[in-house]
Amino acid sequence: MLLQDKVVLITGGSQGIGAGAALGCAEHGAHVAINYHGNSADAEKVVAEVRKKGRRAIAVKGDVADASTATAFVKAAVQEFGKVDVFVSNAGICPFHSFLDMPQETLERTLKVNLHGAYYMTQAAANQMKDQGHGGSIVAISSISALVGGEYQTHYTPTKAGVHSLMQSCAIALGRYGIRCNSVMPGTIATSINKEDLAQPGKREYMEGRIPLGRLGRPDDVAGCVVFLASDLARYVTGASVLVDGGLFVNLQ
Ligand SMILES: NC(=O)C1=CN([C@@H]2O[C@H](COP(=O)(O)OP(=O)(O)OC[C@H]3O[C@@H](n4cnc5c(N)ncnc54)[C@H](OP(=O)(O)O)[C@@H]3O)[C@@H](O)[C@H]2O)C=CC1
Ligand SMILES: C[C@H](O)[C@@H]1OC(=O)[C@H](O)[C@@H]1O
Repeated sequence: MLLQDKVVLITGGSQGIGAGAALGCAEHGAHVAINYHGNSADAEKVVAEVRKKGRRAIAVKGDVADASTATAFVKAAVQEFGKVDVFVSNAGICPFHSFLDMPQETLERTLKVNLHGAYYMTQAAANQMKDQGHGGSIVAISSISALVGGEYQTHYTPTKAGVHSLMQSCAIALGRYGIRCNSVMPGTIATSINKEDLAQPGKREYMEGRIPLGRLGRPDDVAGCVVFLASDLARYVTGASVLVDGGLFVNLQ
């Protein structure tokens, strides 16, 4: 048990990587608060699964693009559990679109959810950890896309580079409080964010062929790394990033 009785907050915890992280943390003994945007049914399923593991859980609805969601989420978690030990900034969107005709509203919404949302949430969680006075761990779900481009992701990849950079700067700003900040960079993980993209003829097979481990990732592949960075095993790790991509990044030819 790497997170026994720790309180873990996760944005975008109703499905995909966030849900995987919630279950992974619960399996290691944590109580979990998840934020989600609109999918109450799936959020409640995650809460039920965590409770089945004998851990406590709550789900709090809110749009991370709105700064007030961050303080409300942290407040709700503290009311329920009394503290925040770990914060996982995960909520994100990737509406695939070509560059030359990118709608302004798609660009702005992606920046607001992925980058502003991560900023507000990290700030709210960090203030709570600082006030508690016993440190903490912040893990942001960045992406392999922080390091490489995507033709239909020109609005998205800068947000993932931004989230990675946010963790590096926060590692410096928060180190004096014993708060560690790291990012996880998943490769292609099969979730609803890329269901349509991977359904294009040949796309899934092409991606699988590029991955040395021979398969797309699953949310629980990412959860293991989140648990490690959240835990005391990573007590001297801050400002770091870990690729969880089956080897995709290093596979040039
Ligand atoms: N899948 C992949 O290949 C990769 C994903 N990532 C990153 O992982 C993160 C999670 O993605 P993934 O699990 O794949 O995506 P999913 O679409 O499966 O899940 C997205 C989650 O984010 C929530 N969410 C979306 N918008 C908001 C918002 N405005 N406010 C609050 N919550 C929101 C959703 O809530 P609801 O269900 O209520 O809509 C859902 O819980 C993202 O940051 C993504 O960039 C990084 C690398 C690879
Ligand atoms: C949504 C994409 O399939 C996924 O998102 C990322 O961040 C990865 O780089 C993949 O492109």
